[in-house]
Amino acid sequence: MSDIRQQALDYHEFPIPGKTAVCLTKPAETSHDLALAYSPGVAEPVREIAANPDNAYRYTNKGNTVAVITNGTAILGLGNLGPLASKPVMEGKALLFKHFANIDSTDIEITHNTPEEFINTVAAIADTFGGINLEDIKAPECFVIERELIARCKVPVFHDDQHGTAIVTAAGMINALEIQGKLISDATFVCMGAGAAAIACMTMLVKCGANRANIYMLDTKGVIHSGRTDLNEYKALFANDTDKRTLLDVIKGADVFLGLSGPDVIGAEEVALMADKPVIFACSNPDPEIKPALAHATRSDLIMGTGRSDYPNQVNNVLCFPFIFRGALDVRASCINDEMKIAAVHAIAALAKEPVPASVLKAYPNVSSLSFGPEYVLPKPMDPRLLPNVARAVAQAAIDSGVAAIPTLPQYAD
Ligand SMILES: O=C([O-])CC(=O)C(=O)O
Ligand SMILES: [Mg+2]
Repeated sequence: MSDIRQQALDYHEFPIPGKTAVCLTKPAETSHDLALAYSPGVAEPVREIAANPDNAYRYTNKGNTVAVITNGTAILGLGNLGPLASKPVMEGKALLFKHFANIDSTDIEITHNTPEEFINTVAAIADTFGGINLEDIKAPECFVIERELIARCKVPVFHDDQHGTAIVTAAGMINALEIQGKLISDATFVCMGAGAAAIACMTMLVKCGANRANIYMLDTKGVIHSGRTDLNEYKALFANDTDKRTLLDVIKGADVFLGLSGPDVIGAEEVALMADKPVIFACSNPDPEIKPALAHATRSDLIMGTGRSDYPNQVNNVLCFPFIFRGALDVRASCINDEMKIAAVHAIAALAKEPVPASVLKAYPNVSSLSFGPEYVLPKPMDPRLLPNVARAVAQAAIDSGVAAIPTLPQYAD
């Protein structure tokens, strides 16, 4: 572990600090180049955009640029460590946008006092970008922040920790339950955590067929039930009409444990109590709710996923956010709606059932084969087919649902 610590610090420090930089897409060698890039030539696109704002997509980098914006109040599973400390994560998201979907991305860390201040700041700069990816903003403020920004911004606004996580979780869950021979409509879910990702995941699973009465969500005070008077409006959506109160009460016979909380919150005792053929997605980053080795040592009939890249079944929003934005930008969608999100769920889930190309296997030297099954319920982030498959499905859904300004599907190289 200390080895990875030093490697990670060195990776970030050398050869130059940080993970991203700006590169130029036009020549700037001669005085003529400068006359075009800057004064006087630059005045021409200025006039064009002033006359018609859509020309910003034609003459600037707007259409391929996504801002990754945070206040650092819920950094991974590490907590509220402030805007500046979140910068490595936001640069990391920018790296992933660029590497996986060729989207140029800028990280923006905002210091603010009230949610209104944050909303006003983002709304004031939103026109600069083709899309806004909100990241690592704690609940419940993230809900009102996203809602207000969707209403005020002309470009898609997407809170990755809610919807990116929910889309990938739903895709993996649909596949894992299928492998375990269970119907999503019959499955009993225990969701540990009641923050942004938890509420979004369970909302998405309900849209994909889960039965709300079979969902037990827990916060730091235990089971969220209809007798509680301390629930915000978002948690209240998942108040179960039950007399079960504790994790032990609800884990008994549960088909699914979904962890979106913090490290090591369940142990062998809880895992042993789950139904036959359970599914455990322990998604707290970087340290899961239960270590895979412990879960597997406890029973052999489970399917296990985590948020990490160093175990099988990585349930991580990286499988979604680069590609959902690629599809949204390509047809200049005005928002990322439910139709687009559900199209992404099914495109990601379907890809896990396809034979895996050799190029993907090469990126994972420790695995000899990958095929649909308990150790492979989701495609790998390195899978080059994610880009065409997910972006195409999302772009098509945007067109079909009437939110695309460009009504034709781009050519995606398979
Ligand atoms: O960055 C990751 O690995 C996933 C994520 O968004 C988070 O945990 O907040
Ligand atoms: Mg995040």
